[in-house]
Amino acid sequence: MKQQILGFIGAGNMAGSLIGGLVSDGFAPGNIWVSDVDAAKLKDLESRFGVHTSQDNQVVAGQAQVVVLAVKPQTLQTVATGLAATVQQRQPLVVSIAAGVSEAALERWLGGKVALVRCMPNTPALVKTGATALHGNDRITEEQKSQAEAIMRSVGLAVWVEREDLLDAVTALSGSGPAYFFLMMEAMESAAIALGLDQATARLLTQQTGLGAARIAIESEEPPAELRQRVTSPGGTTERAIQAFEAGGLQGLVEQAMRAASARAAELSRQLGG
Ligand SMILES: NC(=O)C1=CN([C@@H]2O[C@H](COP(=O)(O)OP(=O)(O)OC[C@H]3O[C@@H](n4cnc5c(N)ncnc54)[C@H](O)[C@@H]3O)[C@@H](O)[C@H]2O)C=CC1
Ligand SMILES: O=C(O)[C@@H]1CCC=N1
Repeated sequence: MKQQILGFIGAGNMAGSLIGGLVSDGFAPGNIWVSDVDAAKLKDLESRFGVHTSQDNQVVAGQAQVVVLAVKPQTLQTVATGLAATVQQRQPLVVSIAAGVSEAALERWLGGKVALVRCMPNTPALVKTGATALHGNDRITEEQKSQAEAIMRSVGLAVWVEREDLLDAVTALSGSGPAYFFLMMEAMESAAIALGLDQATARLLTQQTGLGAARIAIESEEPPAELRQRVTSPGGTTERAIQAFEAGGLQGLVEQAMRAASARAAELSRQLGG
């Protein structure tokens, strides 16, 4: 993998995070090529990581063994159809990180048979704590599977799902999930201010509590329900708060929200080419 040429089409936030992760994992920047229509984005990645750049997508796709499609979903059809001839001729592994664009649409746009991995990453990839789910079509080899996984693992956790449609559930969970935690943090911070704390203190304590809870959950063998019980002294303060959450139907509300997100992911896939 480390000897191969890796090409990124699109030099935005996610591409920058993935390249940063790969370079800090020891992937040679000289083996990374990036294209974008925006020269400033390319200059930035060139100066931060020492990668090669071009404003021509063909230059990148024309030499990479692995091509990562990192443009916005709405731009992907134009970009992919523009690369079809090169991809059909060279048959690289194509990795798409675009939300809501199906493997069928990608294959169609790329002119037919292609080894393809579709991923759903999330924004914590920016700080190397991303969570990505991957799904590959039946044309990928074991080596290509490892290559795609290594790219996504360079910025966090990477797991495979067995069916492509499960990426809609993943989108509702880890793709959109950071926003749910931020919403909870917003609500906790506001409530703390209402209880008399100043904003800076409320924010700091909220942030550290989120970090601490996430670390315990990751490092412990116990399920979240058990960890919650440990905070909840009988007849104490947490119990009262949990009773209020339950009375407000928090669990049902979370399920409703995630079903809505998953349905929207499926709808977007249909709108973006089926
Ligand atoms: N940001 C997020 O939370 C997540 C993003 N993704 C996916 O990652 C992909 C990239 O997202 P971001 O990096 O956030 O977007 P971004 O907007 O930062 O980057 C996209 C880049 O594509 C470039 N571009 C536009 N047209 C182009 C063309 N014809 N040829 C080459 N480059 C072109 C733009 O100049 C821009 O630099 C999207 O498909 C998105 O669905 C997936 C999960 C989470
Ligand atoms: O909100 C969205 O549609 C995208 C997909 C997952 C995170 N952001």
